[in-house]
Amino acid sequence: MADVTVSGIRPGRVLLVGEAMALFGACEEGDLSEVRNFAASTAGAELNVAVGLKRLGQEPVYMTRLGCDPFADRILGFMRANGLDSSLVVRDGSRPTGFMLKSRVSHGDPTTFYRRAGSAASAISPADVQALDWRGISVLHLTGILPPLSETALEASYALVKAARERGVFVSFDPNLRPALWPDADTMRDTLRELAAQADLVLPGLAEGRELFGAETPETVAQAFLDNGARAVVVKDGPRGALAATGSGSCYVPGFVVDRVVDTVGCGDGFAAGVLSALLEGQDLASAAVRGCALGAIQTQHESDNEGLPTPSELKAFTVSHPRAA
Ligand SMILES: O=C(O)C(=O)C[C@H](O)[C@H](O)CO
Repeated sequence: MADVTVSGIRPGRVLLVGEAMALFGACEEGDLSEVRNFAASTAGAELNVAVGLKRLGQEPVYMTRLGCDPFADRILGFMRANGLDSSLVVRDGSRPTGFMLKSRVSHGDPTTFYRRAGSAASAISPADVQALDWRGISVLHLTGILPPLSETALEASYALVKAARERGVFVSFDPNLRPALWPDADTMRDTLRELAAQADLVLPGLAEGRELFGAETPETVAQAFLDNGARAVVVKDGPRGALAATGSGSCYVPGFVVDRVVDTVGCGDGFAAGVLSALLEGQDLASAAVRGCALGAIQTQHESDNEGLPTPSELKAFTVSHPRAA
């Protein structure tokens, strides 16, 4: 097997900063404007990754800003229920907590609608980064959702990467494209390419590679991110699997076969939690990619963005009972 070892990741805690939202998932299929019943839960890419890490035995550090409203109380209750420390959650009574709607579909990706402009999380700023205590943190996991939330959130994203690199903290980056949050496609592409260039590890999907670099295959997407400056890349290739690549080689790992996909939202976050937890346990990048595929596949079996994320025994039960893609 090609050498796909990633160096520079020390044991320690993963820092995540981002927006948590109330999520209303449609209970029946149909246009969001016509659905009558919604089930409430909690969303947010960085929070999803934090939950995934926690369930697998890691101690993530999660920072966000919430309003003083029932959505915020729901999110805090969810964090408590999942054993996540909320001491870095700042309450801001002058701004609302964001929320989103998600449609129910029997195939393809659900439609999402966001109400998050001017939210408490959009006020995340470099001052929040300055206030962070980096002791014990060995990984920063950043997504492409924080930067477009506001000017201050964009500055905070750059400040996070800078602070991490100055401290020798491993930087993991998931492009997580949210075109609706950006002023235009060029700004989105330029900013995300710049942030990805500073990452030790990038976790793009195939479509994100196409959007950011015009690359079409897992191999060309991985090469584009490596040429752009990343030290390692794991390209998510949907149910087929993932390609783990560094400057010294690459390895394609097949995904897990599931009977029926229920909901694709949150799979990428599960994937990130799988990869990072495995790397923190000392596994190589290819084995970490296999765990990423497993968590991604498990997430497709659940409507919630994070409730299906497995404990170690649930993960083991899944991997031994599901065949791998050909
Ligand atoms: O944070 C967002 O933009 C969301 O869409 C919330 C979701 O839980 C998350 O992103 C899924 O990856």
